[in-house]
Amino acid sequence: MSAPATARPLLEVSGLTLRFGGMTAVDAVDFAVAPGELFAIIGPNGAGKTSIFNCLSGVYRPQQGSIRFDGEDLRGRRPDAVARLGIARTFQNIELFENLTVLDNLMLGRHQHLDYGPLAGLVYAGKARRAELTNRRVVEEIIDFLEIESIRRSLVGMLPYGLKKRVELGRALAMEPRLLLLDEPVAGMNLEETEDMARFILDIRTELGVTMVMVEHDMGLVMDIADRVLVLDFGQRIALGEPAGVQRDPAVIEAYLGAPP
Ligand SMILES: Nc1ncnc2c1ncn2[C@@H]1O[C@H](COP(=O)(O)OP(=O)(O)OP(=O)(O)O)[C@@H](O)[C@H]1O
Repeated sequence: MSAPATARPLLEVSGLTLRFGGMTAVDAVDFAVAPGELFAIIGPNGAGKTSIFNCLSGVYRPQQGSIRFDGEDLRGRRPDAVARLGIARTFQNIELFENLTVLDNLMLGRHQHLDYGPLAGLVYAGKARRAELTNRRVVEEIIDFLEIESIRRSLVGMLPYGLKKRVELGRALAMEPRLLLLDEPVAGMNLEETEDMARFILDIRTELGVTMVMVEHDMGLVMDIADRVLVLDFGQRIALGEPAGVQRDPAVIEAYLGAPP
């Protein structure tokens, strides 16, 4: 189900350009994501997908263009400031604390919500305690939602890959984001793990109402679950639309299969 076209976009990217020396990784790219939408970015290797994610999350500073999130300009904001605005992300290579439990990793995901420092926490013990209880409640809801009760006390380093990816998703959800950036959420997963992850992504949208932008190479997954797809090639937008139309687009076919002989 597509989000209504009339809704004001939650994310608006226009003329986004990122260069590394003389190489243009992202070339004047425009797109907008509506509230509640599940938006995918695809393209061959080196097309600029991760570079766009890094611009959105404040890791890279684009030379040109604008990124607006709920009307706020994201340019020049550092990753922690972007996160505080309500944008969470998962990574291609899982970034969790392997020597901590699942529960502790999720609690660390709540740190964006702490509104007191460690010293203030001593002085305002009541406030700190209330915040801790809220954090705990949110984390318990996420554990329940992602069906990971049985591993809550397990060390992340001991978990199979598919479950680690699920815990990483949980860590991002612990921030209660308004926008979730998923960087290759099913990379390296087997079929069963991919199906589980697809179900959780769809549930995040319908049950939690979180808007998502997903970079993914698994074309079957993208075509199955995305509302709209942006296709990049050599940093440029070559198509944007609903999965069925994008799949038939000659420019997209050519980008993936190479120019016809
Ligand atoms: N830090 C960097 N320094 C120099 N060039 C970079 C840097 N990061 C990315 N690039 C280049 O920018 C282009 C786009 O890379 P990017 O990683 O965004 O592509 P991608 O679509 O995510 O690729 P993949 O599917 O392989 O992850 C590539 O040519 C890449 O080599």
